[in-house]
Amino acid sequence: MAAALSSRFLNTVRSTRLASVSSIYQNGMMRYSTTVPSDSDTHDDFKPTQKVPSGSTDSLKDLVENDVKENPVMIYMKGVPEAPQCGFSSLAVRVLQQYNVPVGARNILADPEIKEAVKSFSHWPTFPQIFIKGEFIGGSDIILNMHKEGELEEKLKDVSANQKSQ
Ligand SMILES: N[C@@H](CCC(=O)N[C@@H](CS)C(=O)NCC(=O)O)C(=O)O
Ligand code: FES
Repeated sequence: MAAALSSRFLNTVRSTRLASVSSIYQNGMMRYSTTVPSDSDTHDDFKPTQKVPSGSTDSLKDLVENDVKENPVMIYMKGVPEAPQCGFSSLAVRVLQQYNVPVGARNILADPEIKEAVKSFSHWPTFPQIFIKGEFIGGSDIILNMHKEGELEEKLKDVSANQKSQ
């Protein structure tokens, strides 16, 4: 089931290195940029999100399980990394931008069924939701706090900059 799901659905996951650390620090400010022109791995991922077909609760749970297994960093958010549709999602993306790691993302506004599946998977009621190496981390408050405390750097240190998210 998981294998079938991955071929059927995973093209809806966007994966991108959100921005290079150097460009952020050179400019002395957080910059939102998802353009990675030289990265052929991510090129196709910027296609418009496809509608996830209706599925049973079980198959959508498998989908989420597969997402978080395949993507070392996975965010379920409102909007997409290059155009968040909520300040909380935007904040979480900007935090993740500080690390040169690939990030898989799904726009839960585009897929209400996925939204419900994610909530029941994590037992967390709000978005964004971030998973690292399969572990549910939390939302924007938690990720920002972990960033400030140095915990995020620790968690992400073995996530290679060149690792593919899918
Ligand atoms: N303090 C929260 C902020 C997230 C939040 O409150 N999200 C709300 C507004 S975007 C939400 O997802 N509500 C449920 C919904 O919109 O379905 C966090 O740390 O992530
Ligand atoms: S959509 Fe209104 S606070 Fe997130």
